[in-house]
Amino acid sequence: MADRARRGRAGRGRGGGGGGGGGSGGEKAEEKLTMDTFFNVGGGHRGESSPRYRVTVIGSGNWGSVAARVIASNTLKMPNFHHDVRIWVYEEILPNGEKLSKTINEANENVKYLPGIKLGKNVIADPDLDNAVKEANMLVFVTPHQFVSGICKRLIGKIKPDTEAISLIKGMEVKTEGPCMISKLITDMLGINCCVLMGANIANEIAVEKFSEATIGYRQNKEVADQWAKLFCTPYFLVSVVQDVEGVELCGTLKNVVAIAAGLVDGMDMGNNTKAAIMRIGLREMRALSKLLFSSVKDSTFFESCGVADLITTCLGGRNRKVAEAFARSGGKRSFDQLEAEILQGQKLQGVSTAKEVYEILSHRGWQSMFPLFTTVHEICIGQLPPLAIVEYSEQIANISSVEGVAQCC
Ligand SMILES: NC(=O)c1ccc[n+]([C@@H]2O[C@H](COP(=O)([O-])OP(=O)(O)OC[C@H]3O[C@@H](n4cnc5c(N)ncnc54)[C@H](O)[C@@H]3O)[C@@H](O)[C@H]2O)c1
Ligand SMILES: O=P(O)(O)OC[C@H](O)CO
Repeated sequence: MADRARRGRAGRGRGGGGGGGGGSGGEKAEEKLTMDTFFNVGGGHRGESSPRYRVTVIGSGNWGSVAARVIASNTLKMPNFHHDVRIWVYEEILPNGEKLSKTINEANENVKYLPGIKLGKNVIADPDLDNAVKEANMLVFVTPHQFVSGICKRLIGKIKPDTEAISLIKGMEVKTEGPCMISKLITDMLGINCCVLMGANIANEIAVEKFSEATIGYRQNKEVADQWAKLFCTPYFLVSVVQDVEGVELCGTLKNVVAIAAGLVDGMDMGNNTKAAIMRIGLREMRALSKLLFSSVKDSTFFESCGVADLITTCLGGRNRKVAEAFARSGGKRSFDQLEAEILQGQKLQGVSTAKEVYEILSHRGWQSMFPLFTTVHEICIGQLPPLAIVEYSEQIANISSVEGVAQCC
């Protein structure tokens, strides 16, 4: 089961508690943070008086902006952290001719991706990626997944050697050798350890401090994961840690495909029972595929915030659901690209490209018939099947997704 970091209502406390486990003989990159860290009231690391840790958030979309706001509210209270949190901005010119980064710094608000919310005076927008990371030793990656590889290429040789990373990105890449989760891509390209944070986290709700939970997945070093949890935890945002980095990341990634299916059902006014059936079937396929890809994935992870809770919130209120609903209402005549641009105004969908990536994995391994929901979503997205296929195929989908079906594979 997950360990909940000591924070929030139940003892938002000091002391590097938690500890134990992990680490010995683990990956080199995971040895970097020690327990004399975040809540060290006495000051800096090993008796130093100046703060040791400096956080940069890479990505300033909807969730990136909220994540920076949450972190910045905490660095102000942590003596061994630099108060300022830099956020790398993919520069854009706003309709008034101003640069987005300049406006964020002047208004203390991301007027394009998170309008109406003050980020905190200690959030500093920086359009220069090299400059944004050069002093940082804690990097939070939170861009749409399709841009990560390009960003990492630009970061090679630019980051400090003792850097720790965490990815909030829901997505994966598919390489010739198979799927590559984003945290692995970051580790491989930059040689740094990377945890993940996923959960039922619709950014706009966390921005107004409505209660939410999240799950951090780590590979070996629990101390590092606990420290990340403390950096993110607030009374309205509770974070648990689990030793299942792939499980957590696959939950966050695959639920976006199920969200597309849920949106299609909404767009055809199929009702709540159908949507619940799609969510059940989707959860089963998420679990089955995750366990086929990584035998280490734990069943218990699917009961954390990153699992069933994220699936529910995404299928009720997410952007993937919303755009898929519009797609179905258009009878499949308008493309996802068109609808994404029109409805999301610059924000990005992850579900359509993830469905394609999942399809590539399934077709490469001959697994399509074992994952009819994932397969059907992709075929609808590319116009090969009509939106109605999501329910026309439901009998087949439900049968194969029963206990006797797909679950047999794991
Ligand atoms: N928004 C949410 O509620 C939410 C919640 C949890 C997780 N996530 C995940 O967080 C990740 C980031 O999503 P988001 O909501 O912060 O972003 P977003 O969809 O709101 O915004 C898109 C971002 O991409 C940037 N961008 C556009 N073109 C780019 C390019 N060529 N190179 C680099 N950046 C470019 C834009 O400037 C903008 O910052 C995604 O993986 C998403 O699934 C989002
Ligand atoms: O709006 P979506 O569909 O990208 O989902 C947002 C988050 O992932 C929900 O946790």
